Amino acid sequence: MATHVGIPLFLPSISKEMMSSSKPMIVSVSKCDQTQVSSTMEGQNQLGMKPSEPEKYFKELEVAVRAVQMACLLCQRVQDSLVSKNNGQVQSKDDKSPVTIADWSVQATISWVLAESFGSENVSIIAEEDVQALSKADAAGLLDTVVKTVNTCLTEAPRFGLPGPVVSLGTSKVLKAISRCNSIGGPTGRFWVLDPVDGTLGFVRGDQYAVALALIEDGEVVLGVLGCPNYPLKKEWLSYHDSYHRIISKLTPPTSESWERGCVIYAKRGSGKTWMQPLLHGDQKLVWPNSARQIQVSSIDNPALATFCEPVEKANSSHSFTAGLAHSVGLRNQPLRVYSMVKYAAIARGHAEVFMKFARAGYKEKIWDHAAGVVIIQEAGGVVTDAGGRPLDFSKGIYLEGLDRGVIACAGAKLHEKIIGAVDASWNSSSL
Ligand SMILES: Nc1ncnc2c1ncn2[C@@H]1O[C@H](COP(=O)(O)OS(=O)(=O)O)[C@@H](OP(=O)(O)O)[C@H]1O
Ligand SMILES: [Mg+2]
Ligand SMILES: [Mg+2]
Ligand SMILES: [Mg+2]
Repeated sequence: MATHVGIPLFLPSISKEMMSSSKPMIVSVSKCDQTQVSSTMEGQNQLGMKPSEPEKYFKELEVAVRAVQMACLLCQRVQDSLVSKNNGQVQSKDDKSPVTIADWSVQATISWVLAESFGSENVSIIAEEDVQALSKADAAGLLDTVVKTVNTCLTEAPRFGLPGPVVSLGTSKVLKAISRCNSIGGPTGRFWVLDPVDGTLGFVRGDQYAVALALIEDGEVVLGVLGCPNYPLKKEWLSYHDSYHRIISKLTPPTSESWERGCVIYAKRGSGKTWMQPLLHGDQKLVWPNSARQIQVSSIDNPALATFCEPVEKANSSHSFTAGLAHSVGLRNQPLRVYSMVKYAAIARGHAEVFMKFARAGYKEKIWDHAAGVVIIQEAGGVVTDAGGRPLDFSKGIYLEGLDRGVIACAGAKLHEKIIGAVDASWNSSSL
């Protein structure tokens, strides 16, 4: 496993000129920096590409990683205030699922940063939230809080090497940034996919959640960035629920280093590498060089030693069906139930070996719940398919159309084959 400390990959700040260019950005580094790049990284940079190669998606990945880093900070502040002050800023959507000021604020912030960085005419985004609830007559207070949260976050843009607004964004700009994320996706062209807060239930419960951003081109996920602000220092802590916040503050010594909590994981399709960065803490500045290290899936292929993860909520995935599968393939460990795409992160980091999700019949999985996680696991050496063994299809709009029964992600092909076989053997007798 490689550890990259002090590798100059991204510019300390990106000029607007560079950002608005549609050509790949050629990064110039100092002579000293170049020496470091080649000696420390064996001729490859942090994106898994040779420094001299024209790096496709380099600029997109740089902006995406910075934006997700910044969004994680926004989320941490809102979660702290939700959990400690219990100030009731949780709304319920039509499908009864929760939504908070963090969901809208992250969507507005990332949408604004992408538009500012690449030019709004060049940016298509599919994202989970819309402005319906915020536009209601009785939602003025809520909208006001979202606008304030977005502006507080964007004030810190320079810290993350991102462009910030010259003057604070007004209400209409914030609403516009949210509502412009209305791309319909499809098989051709390029669009971003954003789940501003994945695992909102975990978020409001003070537990795990993720900020997930992916880039899709011609139906394929080409970049994935996953911010996991509560990813714990020790993998065992992933299984703590019930006031995770309280527990982590007791367990984490105040002197811990920056890897103590939270990470941003990212990968570029075809690079064969997945990377993890620490989150910024305190007043730290995201200045490259920064420390990022390569992560890989676990090498465990014996089901008896493997751990499988699945959604916390029974309503989101059948716990009884996965318990039967686990039994039949010989998975002996207790399931690791974790909110959000942190499950994908756990597989990519080698902290669990299997992820299974079998939603109730009729539920259609949305692309934003999977896109970033899929490429991150694949590039870390893992396998992700539907239960029929086919790749997830991101080319059919906002849903994973044609998904066969469920999603199965594994650290390796051997475990994957066993689970696919077990699904076939037990599906007909299941009530799904
Ligand atoms: N009924 C049902 N069935 C299946 N999936 C559903 C269902 N309802 C919601 N969702 C989507 O699940 C996302 C959260 O998935 P998780 O794996 O984190 O589930 S859980 O919260 O741990 O139970 C969650 O993402 P967020 O809305 O971003 O939190 C939803 O998109
Ligand atoms: Mg989600
Ligand atoms: Mg969400
Ligand atoms: Mg939601």
